[in-house]
Parts: sequence; C-alpha cells; structure tokens
Amino acid sequence: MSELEKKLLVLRKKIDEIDNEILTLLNKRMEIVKEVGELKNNTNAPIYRPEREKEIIQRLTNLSKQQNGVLGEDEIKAIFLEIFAISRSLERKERIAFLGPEGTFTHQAAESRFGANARYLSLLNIEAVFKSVANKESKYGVVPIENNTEGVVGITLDSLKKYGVKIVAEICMEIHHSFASMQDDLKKIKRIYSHPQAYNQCLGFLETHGLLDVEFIPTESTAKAAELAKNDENSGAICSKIAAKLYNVPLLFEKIEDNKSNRTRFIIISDFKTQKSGNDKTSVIAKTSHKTGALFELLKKFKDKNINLLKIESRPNKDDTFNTWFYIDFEGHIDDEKVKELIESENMIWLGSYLRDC
Ligand SMILES: O=C(O)C(=O)C[C@]1(C(=O)O)C=C[C@@H](O)C=C1
Repeated sequence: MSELEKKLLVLRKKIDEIDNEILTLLNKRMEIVKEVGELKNNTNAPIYRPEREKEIIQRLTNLSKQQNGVLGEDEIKAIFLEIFAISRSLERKERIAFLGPEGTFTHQAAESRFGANARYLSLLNIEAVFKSVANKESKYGVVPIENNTEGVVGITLDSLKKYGVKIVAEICMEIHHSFASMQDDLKKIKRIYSHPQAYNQCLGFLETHGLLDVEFIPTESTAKAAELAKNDENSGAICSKIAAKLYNVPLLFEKIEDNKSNRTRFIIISDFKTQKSGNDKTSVIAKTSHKTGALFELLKKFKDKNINLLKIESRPNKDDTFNTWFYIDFEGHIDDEKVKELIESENMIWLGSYLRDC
C-alpha cells in the first residue's frame, strides 16, 4: 500500500465514524419530524413552513460562524434544504406540479426546494399547473413569474387572477442558456428551437454567430426545444445545460445569454397562508376606476402607510375594452396591520405573503 493510500485509510476511517454519527442523528431528527407530521396531519395544517426553515438556516449559519466552521450560509442552505425536503415528504407525501417537461429551469427550481425524491408532476403549460393546484390534484405548483431581461410572464399573472390559488414562496435563480445541436457546422443550421423568452435573451449571441436570420421555431419550453433538436440534425436549441444532457444533444456554446446577470423569479403556489418571517413580500391584484388621478391615489396609499412598492404591472382585462388591472408586489405581510388595512380599504385581491428571496 502506498503512503498516500495509508494516509487516506486513516482519514477515511475518521470520516466513516462521523458519517455514522450524522446518520444516527438524522434518523433521530426524522423520528421527531414524523411526530410533527402526525400533529399536522391531525389538524390538516400546512407541512411547508418556509419561515421556520429560514430561521433554522439563519441560526445554524450564526452557530457555524461562532465555531469558525468551514461551512458558510450557502453550503448550510444547500445541505439543509435537502434535509427539509426529505422531512416534508416523511410528514406527508405531496405532489408538486411544475412547468415541464423534465429538464426545464422550472424543474430545477422545484428540485431546489422539494429535493430530488419528491413526487413531481410535469405539465406542459403554466395554466395546467394552476389547474392542477386549484383542483387539488397537486399540493404545490412551481411556475416562472418574471425574468430580469424579459419581464413578466403574462400567463402566470393572469392565472393568479383566474384560479384563486396563493403564492407561498418565491425562488430566485440564475439562468444560463446553452446552444446545443447535433450539427457542429453552424452554417448548416436551418432552424432554432427555443422558448421565446429564452430566444430573446440570446439575441446578441445569435447575431455574433450569424444565426439571427435562421428560422426560429417557438416551443413551450427549453427542454422541448432540446428534444426536438435531438431529432432534427440541421437545427439547434437554446436550452439549459441539463436539458441538453437529458436529451443527449451536444453542447456547442454555454452561457450565451446577453445579460450575464440573467435571473428568473419562480413562485410556488398552493392553498394556504404562510406565517410571517420578518422579511416578507405581499402580492395583490388592484383595480382602479377610470377617473383622473385614480392610480395616483392608489399609489399614494402606499406612500402614506410607508409601504415600499416592489413592482407594479398592468394586465389587460381581456374584454371588449382596453381597460386594465394591476399586479402589485410590496414589502410586508398580510399579518402586518398596515398591510391588512391597505388591502381591505382598496378591495385588493390578496395573492399571498411569502418569504422574500429576490
Ligand atoms: O417545524 C416544522 O413545522 C416541520 O415540519 C419540520 C421542518 C424541519 O424539517 O425542520 C420540516 C418542514 C417545514 O417546512 C419546516 C421544518
């Protein structure tokens, strides 16, 4: 045995002992989690408590700092989010619908919160995810709501208005696109498949590589684009790295998005109210009358109550007028007195209050 192997053996023995301890402790933890699950199941209380998860991560991050531990917040978060995901599935097996197919960024976002072992339902459009949650076929739904290059996803805002489900969490994720193709000669590429949002985020790359004039075929998802490109030799797909891998399409270029700080905000929808965490965001629908200064009056209410507005987006009524309604995000939780008052006084439709991640 070499010197290295001997030293490795000693260190690995130590690792094994620690792993045994970790496993014993994890099993102990999960026994208690099961008791929590029974309590919650008796009262039909929500399993997912993001504010409690945040509190644990915060506490452990501080503890790690005090101990001069090598693990920082990101590492602690990655480890414990996986533990929480397993805890939740032990408490109650709940189905999570997401905008599929597998390999989409939404799938990635869903796995970041619900872990690799959850019961997932991949659906082919955003409205189907809303329907699945509204019909109680799925407990949770994960859909994109906005991108910092392309703006909001209209169908998500419209579905929030239509289906009466609640936002229980948001997930902010960095988005990197890749160009994948079975064809390595770019000149032979006759079609580009992608979701329109992804396509529009990569116009600079397409121009630089002489691909802007190539026919663009919009797809329902970037993963579908990869699947189509797999079977169409003279085409390319703008998709995620995982989608290209999933469908075995060679990656020609990575990180091709124009905005290198490209991020997408996803929401988790469900049917319950989350508890206050101290760093929350609330989303509402507001309508104004067609009178001079009506929108000004609405916005003034936010100022008077010292509530910080985060987003205001107008959406068409989709009737025979050109009238609109507003989707609004602001700081605070519905359990804050001033937030509750504002929502009630303006007859706003409350869409959810949830832990801020973006
Ligand atoms: O504290 C709870 O309510 C739990 O269900 C336990 C637990 C955990 O594993 O610590 C699991 C799921 C919740 O989202 C939050 C925390």
